[in-house]
Amino acid sequence: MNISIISIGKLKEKYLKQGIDEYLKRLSSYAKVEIVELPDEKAPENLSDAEMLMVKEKEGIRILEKISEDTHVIALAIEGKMKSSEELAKDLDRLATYGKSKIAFIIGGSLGLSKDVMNRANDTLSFSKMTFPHQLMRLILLEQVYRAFRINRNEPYHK
Ligand SMILES: C[S@@+](CC[C@H](N)C(=O)[O-])C[C@H]1O[C@@H](n2cnc3c(N)ncnc32)[C@H](O)[C@@H]1O
Repeated sequence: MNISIISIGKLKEKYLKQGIDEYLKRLSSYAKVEIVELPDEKAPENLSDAEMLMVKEKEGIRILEKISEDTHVIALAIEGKMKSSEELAKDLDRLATYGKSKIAFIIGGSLGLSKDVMNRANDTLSFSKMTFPHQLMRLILLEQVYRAFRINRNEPYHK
């Protein structure tokens, strides 16, 4: 399985980078996982609604350019679907069974994801009603993808 984590904005925090590298290493036994980091648009506090929309649209174009037609897209969004770890594991297992070998998880920038990206998504995923910074979201997502593979292989993992 080829998994892309497409993310707007740079990963700056060293402690998160270390955690992400650790999960990428652990995941390498189960899947080919790549991080696609895309530049964000400047989004100062005082943007109008139209300007905010423009920021999301510009970032959205960058995201969509990185997704091939045969990719199953899962958009991370606060208002997306909440799932248990076992449900996410089942989703990944089902996708593999149906020959969907390319999966992209999308993490938005500070203003979230554009309508076009949400429309392209085959599924959505919410990690709660709380807002997480995009850098931390990467680490949490990788841990859950790793957990999903462990669950699917009946391998032990921390409950
Ligand atoms: C700082 S958040 C953006 C917050 C923005 N105000 C919004 O409502 O989307 C950056 C990105 O992290 C991801 N994210 C943050 N919290 C999340 C959550 N609880 N569930 C799923 N994704 C989340 C989303 O992809 C979001 O676009």
